[in-house]
Amino acid sequence: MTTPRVNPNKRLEDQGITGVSQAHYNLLEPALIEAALKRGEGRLGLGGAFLASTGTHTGRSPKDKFVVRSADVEDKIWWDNNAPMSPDAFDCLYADMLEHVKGQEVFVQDLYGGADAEHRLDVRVVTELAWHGLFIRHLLRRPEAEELATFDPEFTIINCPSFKADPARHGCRSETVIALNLSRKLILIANTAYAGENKKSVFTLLNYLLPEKGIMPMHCSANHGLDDANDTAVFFGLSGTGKTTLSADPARTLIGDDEHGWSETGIFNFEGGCYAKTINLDPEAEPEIYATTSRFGSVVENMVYDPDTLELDFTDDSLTANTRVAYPLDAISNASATSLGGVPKNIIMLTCDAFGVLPPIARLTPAQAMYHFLSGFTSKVAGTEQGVTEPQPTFSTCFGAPFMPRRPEVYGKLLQEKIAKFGAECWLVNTGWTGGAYGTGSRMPIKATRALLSAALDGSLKNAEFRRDPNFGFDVPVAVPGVADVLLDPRRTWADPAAYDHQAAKLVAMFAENFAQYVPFIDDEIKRAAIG
Ligand SMILES: Nc1ncnc2c1ncn2[C@@H]1O[C@H](COP(=O)(O)OP(=O)(O)O)[C@@H](O)[C@H]1O
Ligand SMILES: C=C(OP(=O)(O)O)C(=O)O
Ligand SMILES: [Mn+2]
Repeated sequence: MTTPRVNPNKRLEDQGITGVSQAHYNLLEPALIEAALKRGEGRLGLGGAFLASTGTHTGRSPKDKFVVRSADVEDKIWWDNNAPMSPDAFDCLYADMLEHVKGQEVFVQDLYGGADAEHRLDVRVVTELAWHGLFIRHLLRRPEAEELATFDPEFTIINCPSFKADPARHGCRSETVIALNLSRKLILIANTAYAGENKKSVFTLLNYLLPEKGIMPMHCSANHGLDDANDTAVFFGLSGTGKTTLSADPARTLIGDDEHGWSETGIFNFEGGCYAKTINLDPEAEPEIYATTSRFGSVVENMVYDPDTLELDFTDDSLTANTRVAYPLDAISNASATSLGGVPKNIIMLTCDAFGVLPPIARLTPAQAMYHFLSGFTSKVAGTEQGVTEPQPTFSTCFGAPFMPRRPEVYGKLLQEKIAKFGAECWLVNTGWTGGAYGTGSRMPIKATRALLSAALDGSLKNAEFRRDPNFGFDVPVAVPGVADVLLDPRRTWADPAAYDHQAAKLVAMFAENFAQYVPFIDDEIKRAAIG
């Protein structure tokens, strides 16, 4: 006899979700693909990848994300950054969504977030789309088959792209809604089929839950030295800064590309898969990510393809610049089997500076690292958020403000304590523009960024000669093997150095203006590291 693939006491009706025509519990990849094809959700691509398009929503909808303002979370949430929803409005939304799924087929995946068994969070993801079930099966982590019979989800996510919310009735902003109810342990997602909402809502949840356990949740990718899990590096960065690209380094073991926790013993991936951008993906520079786009079960999202040959067009951004592929970590040959790493030896803070002002790498003191972590300066790139069509400068605290339910100081203090205790080296890496701002200059060559990172991670960069940057106060190497010297000094890459100085002064003023909000919460050392 085979063991049941769902806990017989935790069927949907036990959770109050009744009347669906069929609930498919924990289908495996082939069955999810079969179902998705039968339902006309997309096409089977080359190599057995699933090709999906999401219609209007091809990126996250941060403005439509809400946290339910109930008494028990009132003091814990950073309300300036998280739009509140009343418990009554949420209850109404929940009731209406449950009514909506009556008579429908739904797909249920029981999964968890957190590779560290001690800190894992069991979640049930109920989706209207079979391919969303496939996506989240890749992105989260899978319990052993025999664990399913006793699986007891702590949180439940219900995702219905065909449900349209009503702002008047549901207290939201548009027909699209992502509502987190931390007291009822429910997340509701409606009127968007962008798959990234599923994974980023679990991330938001972990960002809420883990600080109380002394764990630092991080919007970062991570890798470690081949055969050396103690040589761990983490790469913080908002969307588009290079977390996924730069962590996939053939010379290192990949731990994960987006979300990790830092406990007393080391770091752990929250996820079990990756979600890579495919726009202009270069098969020579990124052979492994490229190969996943024609791999059985991969989810290819919003890529344009030839309807006859199914050949993918990597250059076509007509649906969105945010074209993606989702795959499990084991699709990458040098991925870690455990998704664990030691405490970080190097902390890289990635920024994509579209002003072309910041140097491609700078060494940060712990106080400067805190300053940049709280500031979170970068440019949003086209596509990952609805409505962003060209680089847009932003200060996204903790390099992930849209996913941070608590106040920045909470994460800042955790990181500060961990850096002080374990003594990581910190670096700021600009993967954005060089030779001028966006429009004039060009994006930093990936080769140069990789060479700089290799030098930082193998320790050789420590021996380089450094100059103190007059605008930002951090130390910048003067020469690094494999990188043209001129690149290391952005002022020299601009045709007009005076224009550089002008833009740098403007950026310094932006940093200072933004940082004022954190001054009441920080110690003197960080105040001294402040810019401007
Ligand atoms: N110097 C660079 N470093 C990293 N990525 C770069 C660089 N130049 C261009 N890119 C491009 O920028 C994008 C970075 O995206 P990605 O790695 O998915 O970031 P994230 O995972 O942080 O969202 C990729 O499309 C990559 O090809
Ligand atoms: C999935 C996302 O993450 P990233 O772009 O950081 O890879 C996203 O922001 O929608
Ligand atoms: Mn990524």
